[in-house]
Amino acid sequence: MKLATLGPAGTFSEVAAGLFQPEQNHDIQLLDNLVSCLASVGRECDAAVVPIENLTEGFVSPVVDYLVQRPLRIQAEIRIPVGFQCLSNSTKPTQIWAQFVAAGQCNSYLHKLGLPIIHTASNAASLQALLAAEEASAAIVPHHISCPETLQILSNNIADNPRNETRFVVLSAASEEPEYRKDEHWKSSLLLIDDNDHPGLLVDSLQVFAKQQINLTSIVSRPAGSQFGDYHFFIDFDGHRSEPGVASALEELAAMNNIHWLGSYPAAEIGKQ
Ligand SMILES: O=C(O)C(=O)C[C@]1(C(=O)O)C=C[C@@H](O)C=C1
Repeated sequence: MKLATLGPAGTFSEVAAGLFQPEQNHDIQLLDNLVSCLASVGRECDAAVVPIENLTEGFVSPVVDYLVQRPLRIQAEIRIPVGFQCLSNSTKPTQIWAQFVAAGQCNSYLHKLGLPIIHTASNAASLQALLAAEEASAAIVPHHISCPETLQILSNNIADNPRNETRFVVLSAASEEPEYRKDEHWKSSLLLIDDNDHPGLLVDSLQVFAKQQINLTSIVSRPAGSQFGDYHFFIDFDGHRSEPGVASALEELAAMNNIHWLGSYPAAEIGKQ
């Protein structure tokens, strides 16, 4: 299978992609940005492995927003620990490269450093920019990358949260879902599309889950972009769609709202698929 993920080599996304069905030796394609990874699904690639949520920074908005436009199917989730170091080509850098999500996970370090931040599309791109730099510069780089000889480590363990972790999803265009095994812990995800705003839209929908004793694991709103006050909701919950409580909840929800079904998949443990 051809798996698209965020490159260049060295990203956390590449680490996560390597943990998906490692015995099957998938062909991992490293692309320049998250939207290219998502857009390649069902075209040049069979699936994409993309970050969806970070323990401290929350949801990765370009991924959630893409799913509103094109509801791909979640086949699996992968959780990995995420740590950072600051590398530099000088003891007195004047600027720092940081990936846009990573910067939000190293806020207090960046604040103390007080340097102008140049955002990049990936952590490996930050390192590449530093390696090519002529001016005194620094970059936030994943902890698993060894410091190249021409650089020095300015600081280690710079993430705000020492237990920092990111959750990735494997997305495909296929409608099949992983085979249901009763004794596993399953999760499911859907998008509630706000195209019929009315009082009680959210509370009525949440009550459907409560009535069936379904535990929600996350709920995040994204602006619909039409007018202030219109939001889509990305909802994760425990359970598989073939379980009777989940099946009735989905039926009831679909009768009330426009739902994009995103799939049922085994809940991940950290560092394993
Ligand atoms: O740049 C990388 O290394 C990535 O894989 C992307 C990404 C993300 O966008 O969330 C993945 C994990 C970390 O949360 C920081 C960056």
